Amino acid sequence: MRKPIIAGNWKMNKLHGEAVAFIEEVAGKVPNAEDVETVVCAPALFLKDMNEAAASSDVQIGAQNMHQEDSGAFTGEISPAALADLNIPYVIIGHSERREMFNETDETVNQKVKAALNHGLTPIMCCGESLEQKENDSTEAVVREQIEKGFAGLSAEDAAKVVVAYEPIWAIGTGKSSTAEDADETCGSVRKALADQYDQDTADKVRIQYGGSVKPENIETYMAKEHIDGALVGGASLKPDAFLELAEAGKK
Ligand SMILES: O=C(CO)COP(=O)(O)O
Repeated sequence: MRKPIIAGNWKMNKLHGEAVAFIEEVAGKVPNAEDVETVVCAPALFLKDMNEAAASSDVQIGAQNMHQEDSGAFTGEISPAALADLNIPYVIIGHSERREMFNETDETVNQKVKAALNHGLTPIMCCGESLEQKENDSTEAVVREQIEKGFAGLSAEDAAKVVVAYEPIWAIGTGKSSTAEDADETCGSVRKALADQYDQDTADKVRIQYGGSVKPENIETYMAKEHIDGALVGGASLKPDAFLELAEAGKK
């Protein structure tokens, strides 16, 4: 049985005080981590204080990106070692906004996934097709290639630790969510790609989230699906009440 995981991706929103106050507000209210994992992925500047506010509660903290190297001349970047040093458990890797706006490729995503695992961080590796690719009926091929390249060189043991977030680009921040049926079909394709790359047992261990205009009103339709183990939520994760509703609905 895969444990559901609901993660908020705040993107470039909130100020430090708001971020810490959010965690203080939800810390005692999120569901038991035995039933569903809840994660808030926030701007790097806030992570240390948010992690302290989350200590001994069931909410966990994640970064939204990191560099693949441990240290070096990479102005403005944050290392996996620095995140691990702060005991940050999760990191989003290869979000479509980073692929589109910050030149991330399947190769850098692969290096970052490996670096995260080497430092004991759990990567939430994003994949998903553009509107044009969807209209060309190439969703499955696009996602398969992202998975194959993103997981290249990972052992089965490491692969099983990765969380995959399937986020169709056309559904992000647009209010146009994928139907639960389509999302499940593509999450099933992700699992099939992993079964082909590894084996069914490994593929069955990987948790796959759907992301793209998920909100309290529609999350249950996704969670009811076979291959969907959680959600990666942008806009609707910014308010404590909505986040708590999403977390509750995450219990399968
Ligand atoms: O990009 C997303 C999460 O990573 C999805 O964002 P929205 O939930 O705002 O569509």
